[in-house]
Amino acid sequence: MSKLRVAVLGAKGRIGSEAVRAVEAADDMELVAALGRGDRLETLADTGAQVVVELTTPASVMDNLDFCVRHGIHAVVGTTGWTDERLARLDTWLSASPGTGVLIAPNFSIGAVLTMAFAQTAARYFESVEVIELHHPNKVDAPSGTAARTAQLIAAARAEAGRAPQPDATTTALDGARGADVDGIPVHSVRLRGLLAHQEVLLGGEGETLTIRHDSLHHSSFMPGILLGTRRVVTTPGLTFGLEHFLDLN
Ligand SMILES: NC(=O)C1=CN([C@@H]2O[C@H](COP(=O)(O)OP(=O)(O)OC[C@H]3O[C@@H](n4cnc5c(N)ncnc54)[C@H](OP(=O)(O)O)[C@@H]3O)[C@@H](O)[C@H]2O)C=CC1
Ligand SMILES: O=C(O)C1=N[C@H](C(=O)O)C[C@H](O)C1
Repeated sequence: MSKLRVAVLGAKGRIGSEAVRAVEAADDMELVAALGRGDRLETLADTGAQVVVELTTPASVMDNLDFCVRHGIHAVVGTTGWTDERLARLDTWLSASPGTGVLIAPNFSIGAVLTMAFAQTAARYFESVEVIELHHPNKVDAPSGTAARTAQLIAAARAEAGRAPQPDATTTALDGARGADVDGIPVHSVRLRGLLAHQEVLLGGEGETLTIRHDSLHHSSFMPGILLGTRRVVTTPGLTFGLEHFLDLN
Protein backbone atom coordinates (compact mmCIF):
# COMPACT_ATOMS: atom_id res chain seq x y z
CA MET A 1 0.00 0.00 0.00
CA SER A 2 1.40 3.42 -0.93
CA LYS A 3 2.11 5.85 1.89
CA LEU A 4 0.16 9.07 2.40
CA ARG A 5 2.28 12.03 1.27
CA VAL A 6 2.14 14.59 4.08
CA ALA A 7 3.63 18.08 4.48
CA VAL A 8 3.81 20.21 7.62
CA LEU A 9 3.48 24.02 7.54
CA GLY A 10 4.88 25.75 10.62
CA ALA A 11 7.37 22.92 10.93
CA LYS A 12 9.74 24.77 13.26
CA GLY A 13 7.02 25.82 15.71
CA ARG A 14 6.15 24.27 19.06
CA ILE A 15 3.44 21.96 17.74
CA GLY A 16 4.73 21.85 14.14
CA SER A 17 8.08 20.36 15.15
CA GLU A 18 6.29 17.66 17.16
CA ALA A 19 4.01 16.98 14.15
CA VAL A 20 7.05 16.54 11.90
CA ARG A 21 8.34 13.81 14.24
CA ALA A 22 4.90 12.16 14.48
CA VAL A 23 4.45 12.02 10.69
CA GLU A 24 7.98 10.68 10.23
CA ALA A 25 7.25 7.95 12.78
CA ALA A 26 3.91 6.91 11.21
CA ASP A 27 4.28 3.72 9.13
CA ASP A 28 1.58 4.74 6.66
CA MET A 29 2.87 8.29 6.01
CA GLU A 30 5.78 9.90 4.22
CA LEU A 31 6.88 13.41 5.20
CA VAL A 32 7.43 15.14 1.84
CA ALA A 33 7.94 18.71 3.07
CA ALA A 34 8.48 20.56 6.34
CA LEU A 35 8.06 24.27 5.66
CA GLY A 36 8.45 27.39 7.77
CA ARG A 37 7.86 31.09 7.30
CA GLY A 38 9.27 32.36 3.99
CA ASP A 39 9.43 28.93 2.34
CA ARG A 40 7.73 28.62 -1.07
CA LEU A 41 4.24 27.13 -0.96
CA GLU A 42 4.86 25.76 -4.48
CA THR A 43 7.01 23.11 -2.76
CA LEU A 44 3.76 21.53 -1.58
CA ALA A 45 2.64 20.95 -5.17
CA ASP A 46 6.14 20.09 -6.41
CA THR A 47 6.54 17.34 -3.81
CA GLY A 48 3.06 15.91 -4.50
CA ALA A 49 1.78 16.48 -0.97
CA GLN A 50 -1.68 14.95 -0.51
CA VAL A 51 -2.28 16.41 2.95
CA VAL A 52 -0.90 19.56 4.55
CA VAL A 53 -0.86 19.81 8.33
CA GLU A 54 -1.28 23.55 8.97
CA LEU A 55 0.18 24.73 12.30
CA THR A 56 1.24 28.34 11.76
CA THR A 57 -0.45 31.52 12.97
CA PRO A 58 -3.87 33.16 12.62
CA ALA A 59 -2.21 35.74 10.33
CA SER A 60 -0.84 33.09 7.91
CA VAL A 61 -3.45 30.37 7.84
CA MET A 62 -5.85 31.80 5.25
CA ASP A 63 -3.21 32.35 2.54
CA ASN A 64 -1.87 28.86 3.16
CA LEU A 65 -5.30 27.27 2.88
CA ASP A 66 -6.12 29.29 -0.23
CA PHE A 67 -3.06 27.74 -1.88
CA CYS A 68 -3.85 24.21 -0.68
CA VAL A 69 -7.50 24.24 -1.75
CA ARG A 70 -6.68 25.75 -5.16
CA HIS A 71 -4.20 22.90 -5.70
CA GLY A 72 -6.57 20.19 -4.46
CA ILE A 73 -4.38 19.45 -1.43
CA HIS A 74 -6.31 18.32 1.66
CA ALA A 75 -5.56 20.15 4.92
CA VAL A 76 -5.62 19.37 8.61
CA VAL A 77 -5.64 22.67 10.49
CA GLY A 78 -4.77 23.27 14.13
CA THR A 79 -4.13 26.98 13.78
CA THR A 80 -6.55 29.20 15.66
CA GLY A 81 -8.31 32.48 14.83
CA TRP A 82 -11.48 31.16 13.19
CA THR A 83 -14.39 33.54 12.68
CA ASP A 84 -17.68 33.02 10.84
CA GLU A 85 -16.36 35.23 8.03
CA ARG A 86 -13.19 33.14 7.63
CA LEU A 87 -15.13 29.89 7.68
CA ALA A 88 -17.52 31.21 5.01
CA ARG A 89 -14.58 32.24 2.80
CA LEU A 90 -13.00 28.80 3.17
CA ASP A 91 -16.33 27.14 2.36
CA THR A 92 -16.54 29.17 -0.87
CA TRP A 93 -13.04 28.07 -1.88
CA LEU A 94 -13.94 24.43 -1.14
CA SER A 95 -17.10 24.60 -3.27
CA ALA A 96 -14.85 25.48 -6.20
CA SER A 97 -12.59 22.49 -5.47
CA PRO A 98 -14.88 19.47 -5.09
CA GLY A 99 -13.16 16.46 -3.57
CA THR A 100 -10.80 18.51 -1.41
CA GLY A 101 -11.18 18.13 2.35
CA VAL A 102 -10.23 20.49 5.18
CA LEU A 103 -10.42 19.54 8.85
CA ILE A 104 -10.19 22.40 11.34
CA ALA A 105 -9.67 21.09 14.85
CA PRO A 106 -9.76 23.67 17.66
CA ASN A 107 -8.02 20.99 19.69
CA PHE A 108 -6.48 17.67 18.61
CA SER A 109 -6.22 16.08 22.06
CA ILE A 110 -8.82 13.46 22.96
CA GLY A 111 -9.24 14.87 26.46
CA ALA A 112 -10.00 18.35 25.17
CA VAL A 113 -12.50 17.00 22.63
CA LEU A 114 -14.20 15.05 25.45
CA THR A 115 -14.19 18.14 27.67
CA MET A 116 -16.12 19.99 24.99
CA ALA A 117 -18.58 17.11 24.60
CA PHE A 118 -19.08 16.72 28.37
CA ALA A 119 -19.53 20.49 28.79
CA GLN A 120 -22.10 20.54 26.00
CA THR A 121 -24.03 17.74 27.72
CA ALA A 122 -23.82 19.35 31.17
CA ALA A 123 -24.67 22.88 30.01
CA ARG A 124 -28.42 22.37 29.84
CA TYR A 125 -28.65 21.30 33.50
CA PHE A 126 -26.88 24.20 35.25
CA GLU A 127 -27.89 27.78 35.87
CA SER A 128 -24.35 29.18 35.65
CA VAL A 129 -21.33 28.31 33.55
CA GLU A 130 -17.95 29.97 32.99
CA VAL A 131 -14.86 28.83 31.10
CA ILE A 132 -11.27 29.34 32.24
CA GLU A 133 -8.44 28.55 29.83
CA LEU A 134 -4.82 28.57 30.96
CA HIS A 135 -1.87 28.56 28.55
CA HIS A 136 1.85 29.19 28.17
CA PRO A 137 2.73 32.92 27.90
CA ASN A 138 3.99 32.61 24.28
CA LYS A 139 0.48 32.06 22.97
CA VAL A 140 -0.51 34.94 20.65
CA ASP A 141 -4.31 34.68 20.77
CA ALA A 142 -6.89 34.92 23.55
CA PRO A 143 -9.20 33.35 24.27
CA SER A 144 -7.90 30.02 23.01
CA GLY A 145 -9.65 28.47 20.03
CA THR A 146 -10.67 25.59 22.28
CA ALA A 147 -12.26 27.89 24.86
CA ALA A 148 -14.10 29.87 22.19
CA ARG A 149 -15.47 26.65 20.69
CA THR A 150 -16.38 25.26 24.12
CA ALA A 151 -18.31 28.44 24.94
CA GLN A 152 -20.14 28.36 21.60
CA LEU A 153 -21.18 24.74 22.16
CA ILE A 154 -22.33 25.52 25.71
CA ALA A 155 -24.31 28.55 24.54
CA ALA A 156 -26.00 26.51 21.80
CA ALA A 157 -26.91 23.76 24.29
CA ARG A 158 -28.35 26.31 26.74
CA ALA A 159 -30.37 27.98 24.00
CA GLU A 160 -31.73 24.62 22.84
CA ALA A 161 -32.73 23.80 26.43
CA GLY A 162 -34.48 27.18 26.75
CA ARG A 163 -32.17 28.35 29.55
CA ALA A 164 -32.40 31.98 30.60
CA PRO A 165 -29.24 34.15 30.65
CA GLN A 166 -27.08 33.35 33.66
CA PRO A 167 -27.48 35.23 36.93
CA ASP A 168 -24.90 37.97 37.40
CA ALA A 169 -25.55 40.99 39.61
CA THR A 170 -22.34 42.78 38.64
CA THR A 171 -22.99 46.48 38.09
CA THR A 172 -19.45 47.83 38.38
CA ALA A 173 -16.34 46.02 37.14
CA LEU A 174 -12.85 46.78 35.93
CA ASP A 175 -12.50 46.15 32.18
CA GLY A 176 -11.92 42.44 31.66
CA ALA A 177 -12.75 41.43 35.23
CA ARG A 178 -15.68 39.29 34.08
CA GLY A 179 -13.75 37.82 31.15
CA ALA A 180 -14.58 37.88 27.46
CA ASP A 181 -18.18 37.35 26.40
CA VAL A 182 -18.46 34.48 23.92
CA ASP A 183 -22.12 34.05 22.98
CA GLY A 184 -23.07 35.06 26.53
CA ILE A 185 -20.59 32.73 28.24
CA PRO A 186 -17.76 34.39 30.24
CA VAL A 187 -14.34 33.10 29.14
CA HIS A 188 -11.26 33.90 31.23
CA SER A 189 -7.71 33.59 29.86
CA VAL A 190 -4.67 32.96 32.06
CA ARG A 191 -1.11 33.11 30.65
CA LEU A 192 1.47 31.56 32.97
CA ARG A 193 5.05 30.34 32.56
CA GLY A 194 5.20 26.60 33.23
CA LEU A 195 1.80 25.85 31.70
CA LEU A 196 1.07 24.34 28.29
CA ALA A 197 -2.69 24.10 27.53
CA HIS A 198 -5.39 23.68 30.16
CA GLN A 199 -9.10 24.36 30.48
CA GLU A 200 -11.75 24.31 33.18
CA VAL A 201 -15.47 24.51 32.64
CA LEU A 202 -17.21 25.56 35.87
CA LEU A 203 -20.91 24.81 36.11
CA GLY A 204 -23.11 25.83 39.02
CA GLY A 205 -26.65 25.03 40.14
CA GLU A 206 -28.60 25.20 43.39
CA GLY A 207 -26.27 23.88 46.11
CA GLU A 208 -23.78 22.20 43.77
CA THR A 209 -21.01 22.82 41.27
CA LEU A 210 -19.42 20.65 38.60
CA THR A 211 -15.89 21.27 37.31
CA ILE A 212 -14.67 19.66 34.09
CA ARG A 213 -10.91 20.08 33.73
CA HIS A 214 -8.46 19.03 31.06
CA ASP A 215 -4.66 19.39 30.99
CA SER A 216 -2.39 18.97 27.98
CA LEU A 217 0.99 18.40 29.62
CA HIS A 218 3.01 17.91 26.43
CA HIS A 219 2.57 18.59 22.72
CA SER A 220 2.52 14.81 22.21
CA SER A 221 -1.11 14.97 23.43
CA PHE A 222 -2.10 16.48 20.08
CA MET A 223 -0.37 13.91 17.84
CA PRO A 224 -2.89 11.02 17.75
CA GLY A 225 -5.56 13.54 16.72
CA ILE A 226 -3.37 15.03 14.00
CA LEU A 227 -2.57 11.58 12.58
CA LEU A 228 -6.23 10.51 12.74
CA GLY A 229 -7.31 13.72 11.01
CA THR A 230 -4.65 13.25 8.33
CA ARG A 231 -5.86 9.72 7.55
CA ARG A 232 -9.54 10.69 7.51
CA VAL A 233 -9.46 14.03 5.69
CA VAL A 234 -8.49 12.45 2.35
CA THR A 235 -11.87 10.69 2.18
CA THR A 236 -13.92 13.54 3.69
CA PRO A 237 -14.44 16.30 1.12
CA GLY A 238 -15.56 19.76 2.20
CA LEU A 239 -15.15 21.45 5.56
CA THR A 240 -15.17 19.48 8.82
CA PHE A 241 -15.03 21.59 12.00
CA GLY A 242 -13.95 19.63 15.07
CA LEU A 243 -12.12 16.35 15.50
CA GLU A 244 -15.23 14.90 17.19
CA HIS A 245 -16.62 14.24 13.71
CA PHE A 246 -13.86 11.67 13.18
CA LEU A 247 -14.37 10.02 16.59
CA ASP A 248 -17.12 7.63 17.61
CA LEU A 249 -18.09 9.46 20.81
CA ASN A 250 -21.49 7.81 21.44
N1 LIG B 1 -5.55 22.52 17.48
C1 LIG B 1 -4.67 22.15 18.40
O1 LIG B 1 -4.80 21.08 19.02
C2 LIG B 1 -3.49 23.02 18.67
C3 LIG B 1 -3.41 24.22 18.04
N2 LIG B 1 -2.34 25.03 18.26
C4 LIG B 1 -2.32 26.25 17.46
O2 LIG B 1 -1.33 26.08 16.45
C5 LIG B 1 -0.77 27.36 16.12
C6 LIG B 1 0.73 27.27 16.31
O3 LIG B 1 1.03 27.16 17.68
P1 LIG B 1 2.53 27.07 18.21
O4 LIG B 1 3.24 25.92 17.53
O5 LIG B 1 2.46 27.11 19.67
O6 LIG B 1 3.13 28.44 17.65
P2 LIG B 1 4.63 28.75 17.20
O7 LIG B 1 4.75 30.23 17.12
O8 LIG B 1 5.59 27.98 18.05
O9 LIG B 1 4.71 28.12 15.73
C7 LIG B 1 4.18 28.68 14.58
C8 LIG B 1 5.21 28.46 13.49
O10 LIG B 1 4.64 28.82 12.23
C9 LIG B 1 5.61 29.58 11.51
N3 LIG B 1 4.95 30.36 10.49
C10 LIG B 1 4.34 31.56 10.59
N4 LIG B 1 3.83 31.92 9.40
C11 LIG B 1 4.11 30.92 8.54
C12 LIG B 1 3.84 30.69 7.18
N5 LIG B 1 3.19 31.60 6.44
N6 LIG B 1 4.27 29.53 6.60
C13 LIG B 1 4.95 28.63 7.31
N7 LIG B 1 5.25 28.77 8.63
C14 LIG B 1 4.82 29.91 9.23
C15 LIG B 1 6.28 30.40 12.58
O11 LIG B 1 7.50 30.93 12.11
P3 LIG B 1 8.12 32.27 12.85
O12 LIG B 1 8.50 31.79 14.21
O13 LIG B 1 9.24 32.64 11.97
O14 LIG B 1 7.01 33.28 12.89
C16 LIG B 1 6.46 29.34 13.67
O15 LIG B 1 7.61 28.56 13.45
C17 LIG B 1 -1.47 28.37 17.05
O16 LIG B 1 -2.57 28.94 16.40
C18 LIG B 1 -1.93 27.49 18.20
O17 LIG B 1 -3.02 28.04 18.89
C19 LIG B 1 -1.34 24.69 19.10
C20 LIG B 1 -1.39 23.51 19.79
C21 LIG B 1 -2.49 22.59 19.65
O1 LIG C 1 -1.52 27.79 21.42
C1 LIG C 1 -1.62 26.68 22.00
O2 LIG C 1 -0.71 26.20 22.67
C2 LIG C 1 -2.87 25.93 21.84
N1 LIG C 1 -3.77 26.37 21.02
C3 LIG C 1 -5.04 25.79 20.76
C4 LIG C 1 -6.14 26.70 21.23
O3 LIG C 1 -6.02 27.92 21.10
O4 LIG C 1 -7.17 26.18 21.68
C5 LIG C 1 -5.14 24.37 21.29
C6 LIG C 1 -4.47 24.17 22.61
O5 LIG C 1 -5.19 24.85 23.59
C7 LIG C 1 -3.02 24.64 22.57
